Amino acid sequence: MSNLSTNVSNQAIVENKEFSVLQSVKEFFANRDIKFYVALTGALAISGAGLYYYTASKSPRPKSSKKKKGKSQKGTTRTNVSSAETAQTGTTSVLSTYQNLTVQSSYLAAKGIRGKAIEEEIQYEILSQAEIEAMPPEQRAKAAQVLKDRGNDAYRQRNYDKAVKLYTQAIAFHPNPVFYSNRAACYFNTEQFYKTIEDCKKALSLDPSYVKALNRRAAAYEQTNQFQEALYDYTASCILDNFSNEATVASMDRTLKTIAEIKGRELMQDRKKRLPSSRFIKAYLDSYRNEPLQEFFSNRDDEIAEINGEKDSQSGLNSEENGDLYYKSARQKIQELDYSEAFRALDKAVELECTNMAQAIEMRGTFVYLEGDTERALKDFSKAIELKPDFVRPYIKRASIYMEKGNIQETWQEFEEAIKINPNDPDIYYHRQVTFCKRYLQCTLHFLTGELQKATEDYRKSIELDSYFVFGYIQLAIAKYKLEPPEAGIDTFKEGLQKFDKSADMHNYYGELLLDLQRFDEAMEQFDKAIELQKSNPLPYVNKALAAFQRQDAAQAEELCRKALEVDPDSDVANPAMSQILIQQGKTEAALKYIEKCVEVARTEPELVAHLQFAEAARSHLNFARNYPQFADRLTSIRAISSGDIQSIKKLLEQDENVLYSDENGISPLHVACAKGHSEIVSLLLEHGHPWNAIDDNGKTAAEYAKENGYNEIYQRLLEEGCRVELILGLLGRKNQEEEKKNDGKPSNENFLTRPLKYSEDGTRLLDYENNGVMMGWEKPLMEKHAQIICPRENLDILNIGFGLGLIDTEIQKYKPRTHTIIEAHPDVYKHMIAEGWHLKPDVKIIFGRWQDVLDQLETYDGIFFDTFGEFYQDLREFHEEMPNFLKNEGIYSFFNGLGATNPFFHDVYCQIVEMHLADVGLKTKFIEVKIDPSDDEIWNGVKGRYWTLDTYRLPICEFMTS
Ligand SMILES: C[S@@+](CC[C@H](N)C(=O)[O-])C[C@H]1O[C@@H](n2cnc3c(N)ncnc32)[C@H](O)[C@@H]1O
Repeated sequence: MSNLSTNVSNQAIVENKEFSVLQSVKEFFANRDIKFYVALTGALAISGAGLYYYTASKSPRPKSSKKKKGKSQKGTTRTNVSSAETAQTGTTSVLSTYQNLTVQSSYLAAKGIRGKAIEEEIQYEILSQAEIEAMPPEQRAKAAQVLKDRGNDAYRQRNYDKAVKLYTQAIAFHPNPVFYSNRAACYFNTEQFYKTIEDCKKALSLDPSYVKALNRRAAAYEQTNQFQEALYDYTASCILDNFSNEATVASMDRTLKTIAEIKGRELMQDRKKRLPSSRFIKAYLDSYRNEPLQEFFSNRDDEIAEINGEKDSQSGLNSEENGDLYYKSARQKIQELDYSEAFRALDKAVELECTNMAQAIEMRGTFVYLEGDTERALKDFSKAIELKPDFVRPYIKRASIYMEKGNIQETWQEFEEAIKINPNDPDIYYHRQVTFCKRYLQCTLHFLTGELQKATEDYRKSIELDSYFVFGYIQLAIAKYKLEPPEAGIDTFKEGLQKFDKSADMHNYYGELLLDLQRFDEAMEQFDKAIELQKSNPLPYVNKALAAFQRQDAAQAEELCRKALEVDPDSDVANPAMSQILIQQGKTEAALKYIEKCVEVARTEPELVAHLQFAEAARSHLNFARNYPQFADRLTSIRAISSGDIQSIKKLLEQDENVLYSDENGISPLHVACAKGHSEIVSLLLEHGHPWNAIDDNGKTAAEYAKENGYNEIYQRLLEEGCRVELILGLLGRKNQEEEKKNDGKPSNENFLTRPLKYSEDGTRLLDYENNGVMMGWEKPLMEKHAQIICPRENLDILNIGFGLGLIDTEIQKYKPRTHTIIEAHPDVYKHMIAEGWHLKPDVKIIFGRWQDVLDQLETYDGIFFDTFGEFYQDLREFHEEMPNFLKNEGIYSFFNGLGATNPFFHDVYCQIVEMHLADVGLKTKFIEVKIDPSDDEIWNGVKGRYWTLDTYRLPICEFMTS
């Protein structure tokens, strides 16, 4: 729940968080998910695609320090001391000790006792500093490693003193961040926090991105109440570790809250209470029906002027009259939106007493409440009720305060009381539902399920009782939009607009609904109308800004926020929006200025704490960027790609081509750019050699993300790139293959052809020696289609290459061919054909052998089908170069199109490539799409790997271009 709205619960629309775009800005601040905060300030990009965050995985990540250190020394072989080294030391004892060690380990080694066993025997602990220094570096490192391992053993046995000694000795041999960090762990466990910090500092001076040391130091800082330092360390650790350690993320969250709470408390103590922005107050006051100004007085403008001119002068007026005048002046100031003055006048009116004491106190209580002092406000509302028990409004206001306190029972009672007094007061129904709606939004759905439904009823009632209450319509429209199909909300807005065409609020919130539906142009129209009607309202500007930002126009978004801030510099919506927009562009420093403004204008402690948390998160990011510039670059790149900031990416690429990395989920910058539709960035990345065909851990290509999100141009661009690269590689591959052939002349599927095959008993499967599916029954409908294509009529000459299960051949037979030639290379398949009597069929001619070797036995055909197994695209291409010699002028050729069939994009690329290659030999290709669904696990049971994962088969039909 947004803290901002919790504290001004009655403000109708701003409350309606789920709906409001603005609310999303507020939620952004109120959101306690600090991981999100910090990631956002650092690197995270908000996107709908679910791909946001990638940091270095291509290069050694900081984590690897863990693996690198210590263990790498284990394999070091023993080096004999050179005579030069011994001579330099000049101390015999060193030499002798060291020689002893050497002899000792050589002896053990000679006995076949290696590794740890040897190392454990050696008494490194007994060496003096001078002796240590005399040792050759590798030997020292090895000794250090042994000592560290012993230290680890002691640590595991919780013998921390012994462990500290061993780590200290290890450090003496060879300082290493792990040793310091391990010793720090011992100090931490014995509550020597300052020593822990010192050791971690040493560890980090040797390896600044050593996550364990950062965490340890952070924990020690926390223990010694150095929260700011702890936060910086936890933040760095989280970013370096890609937020993978939940415990650290939780620690960062906790520290951030602690700091914000401490600071918030301090600030609140010194802070003078202040009213929210005038816009905010107006929205709040407007959510109650206006009372006529001249409730009790005739117009006495001259006297009011006097009071306004000489504010503290009491002379010449009796106290009651003065009180009345102040009260009236307050009403006027409210009309003029001069709320501070109105508040002051109300205070005076209450102090001097006036005829309308109940109203004056109630109104003063309202300002007290708006300042954030709910306890004092409650007192004023209660006093107003005491003075005028049939006064409905203070009941409603008291109810909303009770709701803020979570006291549902009392809240409900207050509304009930109000209804008893005046069942026809529309304010009651309206605010009751705003209040309970809020509660509903605060709670999990099952708690107050149905409240929203009740809300619509109350809004309706509120409108019935006062059909000129604009917020009633707005809220009703919103409730309908949430509960019913979107059109219901739209219709209510349209209906409301007929009545309230001049209401800026109506246009603004209707615009928000349209924006929520992504109907940008219509939304913009409504926002413009709202601005035209009420230039002093920052909300439509901010809405326009958010819409512009959604459409990647950050500059316009910033400009619009600036306008909103001109209108209301303290705006509790424009300031957060501006900071969010800046942060998402990586302008954290600039954003901080606006976050600080939010801190400055926050009126209540929870609100303040929420802003402070965000400010602290931003600061800790800036701190990280300063301390880890190399990582900061990467973070910038993430943000830049996500937000489409091409200039920053260009700059980064100029500095370092390898600055853009895939994350640990395999999501590459290209994936992100495609998902977000940044076509220029896609081109830039491709130009810089980013692989077009990278797949993430879900097996998805960047192009698929582009397609899913409707960026068809980008998809085409990648398709072209894929074809271009594959054609080049194809040429290169071909050359290599030719070279290879010259050398050994072996077929590409030699393994397959020389090893046994298995036919399933029911004849629906043919598997190779590794259980790869050579041919499977689910392909039958496809083979039927292929047969139909290559046999347009009876009595034709047909050629099929690759018998497999004989599915297509069985089908071809049905078209009564004049001749039916089958080439088959595998002996097992050939045997199977004979066993099945294919050689006895009068029109059938079997040619046993590889197609490559039997071309001279072929004639010309009306229909040709090609479907072999275990060959490469180069083989298919070679066949395509030969095939036109055997296809009659009017003939039709087709082939099994399993090219790239494990990924839709690769499939597309290969379909294009094959089409081009066929065109090279004078054939035009048409693909017809056939729906297939071999997704049933049963189909693939016992088969190694699914060779088909697509839902559509693109069946190729090739004919001579001239035909
Ligand atoms: C996928 S199956 C064909 C399935 C067939 N279309 C059907 O309807 O059952 C591939 C067949 O091609 C054969 N084959 C593989 N390489 C060959 C080659 N170079 N020449 C001829 N046949 C080959 C295999 O032995 C296998 O029988």
